[in-house]
Amino acid sequence: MAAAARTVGSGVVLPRSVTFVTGNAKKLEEVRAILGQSIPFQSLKLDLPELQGEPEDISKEKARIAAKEVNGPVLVEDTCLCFNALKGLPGPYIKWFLQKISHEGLNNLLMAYEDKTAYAMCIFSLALGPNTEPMTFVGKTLGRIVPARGPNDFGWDPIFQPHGYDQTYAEMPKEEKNKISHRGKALELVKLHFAEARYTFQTDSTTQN
Ligand SMILES: O=c1[nH]c(=O)c2ncn([C@@H]3O[C@H](COP(=O)(O)OP(=O)(O)OP(=O)(O)O)[C@@H](O)[C@H]3O)c2[nH]1
Ligand SMILES: [Mg+2]
Repeated sequence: MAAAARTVGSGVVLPRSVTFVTGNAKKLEEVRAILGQSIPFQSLKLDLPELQGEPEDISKEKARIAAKEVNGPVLVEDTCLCFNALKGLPGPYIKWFLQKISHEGLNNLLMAYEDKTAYAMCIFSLALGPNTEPMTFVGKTLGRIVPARGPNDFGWDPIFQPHGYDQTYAEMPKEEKNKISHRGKALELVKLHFAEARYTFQTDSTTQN
């Protein structure tokens, strides 16, 4: 079945609601909490292949692949943790650094530098269909890298302390993190876009979010 976005009058009609594609259950949990009922979406658990390169290109390419898989409108995101002393690395490769050297190793990477500042960045990409160029929405939160504190249930949350806070992301109540997080900020822009674009959906499929 064709899955192209089309324009009717002044609005864009999408063949169905947007599918948020991720292999990461914790991301999905936060996206659900932040979006609430503001944007109708369903989710699909898929570990998409990822390019090497600049964060925005990685995120956009994930969206292109996801839109082909789903054959419809998709939302994906790619998350980076960037150390200023390392000129933005590990950046999009944080997943592999975390898996291999964990929290202590990430702290040790900065041992030779006085500058422990870092930023968390989320780039959402929205592709309206398999043949549409993705749009991107970027959220950044500044902070610094500290020895791990707090529950260890999501990635590098225990070693990231946002500027202006005494707590790491992991120590904060979830709602507090979502209010100031890289993901929360990027999703505010996604929400704004949906509010302005006023998409309508051809089939009002039941949302699974
Ligand atoms: O402490 C954290 N707080 C966060 O807010 C957060 N967001 C993402 N991550 C982790 O950073 C890497 C990103 O890689 P990533 O964007 O490729 O994600 P992923 O491969 O897990 O999922 P996806 O690509 O299927 O969506 C992965 O290790 C994620 O677990 C976070 N860790
Ligand atoms: Mg990934």
